[in-house]
Amino acid sequence: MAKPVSIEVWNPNGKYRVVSTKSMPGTRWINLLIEQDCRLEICTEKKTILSVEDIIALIGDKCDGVIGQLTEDWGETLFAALSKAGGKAFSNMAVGYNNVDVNAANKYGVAVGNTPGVLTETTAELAASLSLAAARRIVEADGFMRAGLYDGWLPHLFVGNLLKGQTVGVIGAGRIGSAYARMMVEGFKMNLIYFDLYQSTRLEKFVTAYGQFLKANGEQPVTWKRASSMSEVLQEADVVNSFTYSIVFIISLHPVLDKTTYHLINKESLATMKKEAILINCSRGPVVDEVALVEHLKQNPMFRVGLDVFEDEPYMKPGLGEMKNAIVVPHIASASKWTREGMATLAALNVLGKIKGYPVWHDPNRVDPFLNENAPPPAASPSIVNAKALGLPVSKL
Ligand SMILES: NC(=O)C1=CN([C@@H]2O[C@H](COP(=O)(O)OP(=O)(O)OC[C@H]3O[C@@H](n4cnc5c(N)ncnc54)[C@H](O)[C@@H]3O)[C@@H](O)[C@H]2O)C=CC1
Ligand SMILES: O=C(O)C(=O)CO
Repeated sequence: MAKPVSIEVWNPNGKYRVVSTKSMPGTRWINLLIEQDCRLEICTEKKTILSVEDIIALIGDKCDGVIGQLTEDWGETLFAALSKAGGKAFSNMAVGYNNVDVNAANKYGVAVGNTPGVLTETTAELAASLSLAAARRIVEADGFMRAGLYDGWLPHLFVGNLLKGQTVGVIGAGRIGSAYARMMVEGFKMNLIYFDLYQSTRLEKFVTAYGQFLKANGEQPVTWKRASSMSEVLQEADVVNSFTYSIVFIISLHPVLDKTTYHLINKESLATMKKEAILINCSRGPVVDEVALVEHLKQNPMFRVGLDVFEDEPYMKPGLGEMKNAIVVPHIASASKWTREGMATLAALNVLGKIKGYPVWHDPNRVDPFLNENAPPPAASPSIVNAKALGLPVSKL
């Protein structure tokens, strides 16, 4: 028998039993569930990552839906347990769902939700923060200051790189990659090269229009290029810009994690990058071969990385934590109050929508109506990734 897991209960007499494996920010998500006759049980266990056994204990004998986290292994075992308990809905509180075996969910007829859109700008802003911190060596300089080593201004002290007029490379120009690209192009007047399986026409139009605006104002226009492969992006590092004395080349990773992007950045691809390049990863840790990265950082002290995600979270590969040319933060890219509360709302509404038999929202890229606190949300599940596979109806709104 599984060990019982501690919980907090809201609306004990609610008709539908919904479990959240973690407490989540805000109260709107709680209110939306209890107003719709749900009994909500929130896991209050102290440990950060729940095991499959813990979640099975939470699901129990009767459970209509679960809101879970990206740290959990949602595979065959959990979907079988949820289905046995009568559950028809699961939502990750995350846009990425590489921790979810969608085929297993399909097999048990369980709808799988995620939380797109609400975290796009917040995540892109963290990628931009890491880009600046790496280019200007902010973390190193902060450590130097706190260690009492600063004894006066010096011409060579923490000289970093100017971004203006340089090139930013984006791998995966979806929602977040495109938002990041726009920030770097508009904010710092960087040129753009991107690689994605699909053309990002909106992004291209944006950079073209901004380039025309700069030109009309007598400034150097920004440019864009769609690369035909990732290696074309990495090798663009060889382009020397005559405007500035230093060369910086930032590559930011924003693809989904799947078979095609696992270890996309590895020993071979790192070797093709410029020795002074900056690599940013706010996607998923396994997109980068972290062992190869540590070796590359050791061999190339001017190569810098900004990492929000790690291959074996919560751990770092040996040596990474000691590298001065690495900035590491604990998977906080979506951590703004508005975004985290919005993610909780979308996750709760994904589960509620399925329980109530609502259709699936027609456009997961436009979930704003669900986030308006002054109006009731639409009667739909905001984003169900396996809606098509399960043949779920789509909202006509
Ligand atoms: N660090 C963090 O806290 C966060 C991380 N993420 C990660 O970011 C990812 C992207 O999120 P969104 O932009 O909302 O998703 P999205 O689906 O809008 O964008 C992903 C893009 O990756 C592209 N892609 C897929 N395979 C590729 C390949 N082999 N090479 C190049 N591009 C490829 C897709 O065509 C798509 O345009 C999520 O799946 C998640 O893993 C998302 C939010 C926060
Ligand atoms: O949403 C995601 O995919 C995250 O990584 C956390 O925001």
